[in-house]
Amino acid sequence: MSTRPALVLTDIEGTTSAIAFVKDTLFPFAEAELDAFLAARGTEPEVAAILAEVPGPDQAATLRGWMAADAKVTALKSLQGLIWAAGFADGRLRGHLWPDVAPCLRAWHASGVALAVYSSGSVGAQKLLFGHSEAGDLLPLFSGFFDTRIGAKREAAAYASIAAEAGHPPGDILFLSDVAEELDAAASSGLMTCQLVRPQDGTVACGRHRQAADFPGVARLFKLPLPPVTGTIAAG
Ligand SMILES: CSCCC(=O)C(=O)COP(=O)(O)O
Ligand SMILES: [Mg+2]
Repeated sequence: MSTRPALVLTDIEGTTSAIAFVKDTLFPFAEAELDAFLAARGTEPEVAAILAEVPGPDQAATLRGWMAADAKVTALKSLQGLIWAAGFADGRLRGHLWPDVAPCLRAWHASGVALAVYSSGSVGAQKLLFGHSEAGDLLPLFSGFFDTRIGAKREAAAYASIAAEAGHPPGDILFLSDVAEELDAAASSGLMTCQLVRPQDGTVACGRHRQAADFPGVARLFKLPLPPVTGTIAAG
């Protein structure tokens, strides 16, 4: 039987949000806006610092190559976050969340469980998605945001660093992800793990970790509260 975590650390793509939203909405948005963004803002210090990490005589081509390969390169992820910012600000983008996610996050936060995000998406992008989500502004629920600047998601050391920075023993942290290799790495550092196997995303259960089809399923496995039942009671 699992113990109740003090901190729930969640992945985004395939865990809180549809893989299709990231691949078919967010990534094409950044690709379409890339040239105009570089022309307009390429010399700004923040953007220039990111571009200094992008090799090649044709940096736009390098970035497009990384995009096509879905490479989890920190420079690309930082740039995508900056490009998405305009779309989230003017309403062209809104952060997708599976409908079961926000009610559980609210219930867990209300019960005193700390919440944090660990995604390949930049911290800036994570805040955009949860701040402009389909369920409203969820940023106040989270006490930590981590991206690949702390380490790659398939390396155990990243999870040890997150635990140290978050101030919780690894054994008190539950990591949620759809990707088996990320869960393997987290378990190697002593975190509790649960694979989100969402049929809508076509995720395949790896069999090496506890698994749930949604966040209420996670709650049942790890003694976390379930959200209050809403709806009307039919008159008798
Ligand atoms: C707004 S977060 C964008 C997600 C993203 O860029 C990505 O690569 C997804 O990675 P994850 O680690 O969340 O699976
Ligand atoms: Mg994922």
